[in-house]
This record gives sequence, C-alpha cells and structure tokens, in this order.
Amino acid sequence: MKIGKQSWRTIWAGQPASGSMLPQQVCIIDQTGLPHQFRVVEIDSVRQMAEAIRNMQVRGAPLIGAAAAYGMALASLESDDEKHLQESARLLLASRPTAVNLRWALERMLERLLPVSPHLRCEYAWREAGCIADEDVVINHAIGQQGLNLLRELARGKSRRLNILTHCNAGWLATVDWGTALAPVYAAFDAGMDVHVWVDETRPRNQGASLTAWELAQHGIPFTVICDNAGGHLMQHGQVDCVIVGADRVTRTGDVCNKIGTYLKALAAFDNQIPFYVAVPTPTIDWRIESGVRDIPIEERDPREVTTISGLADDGTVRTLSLTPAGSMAANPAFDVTPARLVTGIITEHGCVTPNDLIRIHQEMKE
Ligand SMILES: CSC[C@H]1O[C@H](OP(=O)(O)O)[C@H](O)[C@@H]1O
Repeated sequence: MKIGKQSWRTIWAGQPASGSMLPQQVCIIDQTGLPHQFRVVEIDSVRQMAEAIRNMQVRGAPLIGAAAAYGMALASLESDDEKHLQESARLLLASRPTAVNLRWALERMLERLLPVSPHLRCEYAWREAGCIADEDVVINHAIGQQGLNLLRELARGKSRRLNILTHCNAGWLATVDWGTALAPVYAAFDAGMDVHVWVDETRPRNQGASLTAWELAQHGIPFTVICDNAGGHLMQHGQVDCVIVGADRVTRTGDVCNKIGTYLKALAAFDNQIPFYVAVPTPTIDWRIESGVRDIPIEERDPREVTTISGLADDGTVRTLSLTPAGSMAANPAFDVTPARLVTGIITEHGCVTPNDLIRIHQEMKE
C-alpha cells in the first residue's frame, strides 16, 4: 500500500551483502510501534524472526506465514543442514499456535528445500519465501475484487453511505499487502464508492484502534473507532450494513477462528439479519480439521495485556498504565471460533463461497 508517495509491503528481503547474490536479512514494519512510530526493523536470524512473530512485531495470519518463510531463508543462511532446518521450522512453529498459515508456510518451505542438494537450499529458500510473499499480494488483491462485487450488490438501491463493521486488523498490515477484510474496502473506496468503516478497537491488543485506524487514515477512508461492546447496539439501530472480518484458521466445514470478540459480533449480526462475511485467502483454510471449537488451538497470551494498557503520553513518551488492582488475575484468550451457521459468506480469491460450499469442495477433493 502507499504511504504518501511511497509503496510499502510489510515484509521484504534485505539487500545482498557485497559479493553475495543472496540477502542477509529481512526487513519488517515493526507493528508494535504503530500508530505513533513507523519503524522498519532488520531481522538477521531465524531466532529473531520467531521472536518478532511471538511479540507481534509482525502479525496477522498471512503475514505470519510469509514471516515464517523468510525465517526459513534466514535459517538456511546459518546452515543448509537438514537437522538445522527442521529445528528452525519447529522454533518458528512454536512462536504462535493459532494461525494455520504458519504451519502451511513451513511445510511448503521444507517440502521445497529438503529434497534438493544442500548447497542449493539457501538460494531455493529465498526464492520460495519471495514466491509466498508475492502470491499473498496477488491473492489479497483478488479478495478485494471479489469483495468489491459484494459491496456493490449491498449498495445497490441504497442512496446513502455503506457502513461496514470490522474487528481487529485484517488490513494490509496483517498481510504482505492489500489485506483481507479491508481489501474490499480499499477496492470500493478506490472505485469511488461511498463507504465508512466502524472500527472495533479490539481489546486487549487494540489492533483496530492502533492499526486499522492508522491504515484507513493513511488511505483517506472515513472511519469511526468504537469500543468492542458498541457493535451490537449499532447493528440494532440500522447503522451497520455488513460485517467483514479476517480469519486465522477456517475449518473444512466453515467454522472461523479469528481475533477474540469476533464470535460476539457474528451473534449480533445474526440476531439483526446483517450479512457476516469472512475474507479468507485459501492458505488460511485448514482442510485437515472439521470442528473449530474442538480442533483449533487458541493462543493464551500474557495476562498483562489485559491488566495494563499502553499509549502515547502528552510528552511523547509511550507509557504503560495499570487498569486493575495489583495482583488481579486475568485470562487472555487471543482468538475465538465463530460456528459456520453464523457465517453468511467466505470471500476467497476465487470467489465468495458458503460454508456448505467448503464441505462440497472438500468432498470433491477427496474423490
Ligand atoms: C488477515 S488475517 C488477520 C487476523 O490475524 C489477527 O490476529 P493477530 O493480530 O493476533 O495476528 C486477527 O485475528 C485478524 O483477523
């Protein structure tokens, strides 16, 4: 996406060292600094990449997959030995448990690297990681176009602005570029449609308030930040025309795992007969599992993300403040599962499908 006149991706291979054809580091936009500090960080090792995923400097299911792929390229710089590559994949896989893109990318990298001669593995790793990143951009642009068709249908016959509610950040910051849930919003705005976005702040990491708001402001798209608990009220009062969210893992039956709080939005949308769409690149579909509630591992993050809040003080310093009495216990599940029955449509790069379509596609894949 463009920031001012410059186009950006969230992750890219650094410059090759002098005398080498291969990059020696990976560059990322460090998302923990946004919205107040835009900073690019150089990642020099697989261990540093695993830490960047774990601490959410890079985050978002598709971007986590690309980051893991580049992590394997960094690993191959350290050693082309199979044992090292397997250990590196395990280290990256352990960084966060829920987004299936992480496993998908690591399996693809190992399938590509292990069969070739060790001396070729480093070059192949950088090439495959670049392919994964480039494919993500193409996939998400296609999701944007598929979603644009949906939004045009929703806007037909309406003489007023189209109001879209989204949860967390599933914009270009959550991917290599374009985003997933926000890709149709960018496509609609750029096509001249009158759209407005209700941005769930998305406690406790506030990806909506910090990242989605920043993205939409950069692009000039009208938005309003709301507390997570306001969405149902706005739906009851006819203020929401549709909900579009991202996903971290979708089962073959259409159960959707996404940021904590998504399930509650889906319940409110269902109760108010408001379409609930999930924007899903196909690498986010886990064809191996059937039940989201039973089979998807839900990441439990540090309780301090709940008991404290960080922000920019008037003097320009970032402060962390306590919200609870000292010693308060807090639970911090980072994701929840929306059952397929609450999902209106799944916007993929190939088109918008229903959960039942996924079941049929899976049957056909087995035949
Ligand atoms: C484009 S998928 C983004 C997806 O990932 C986010 O989780 P996190 O910020 O913890 O990486 C959130 O669930 C988004 O919907």
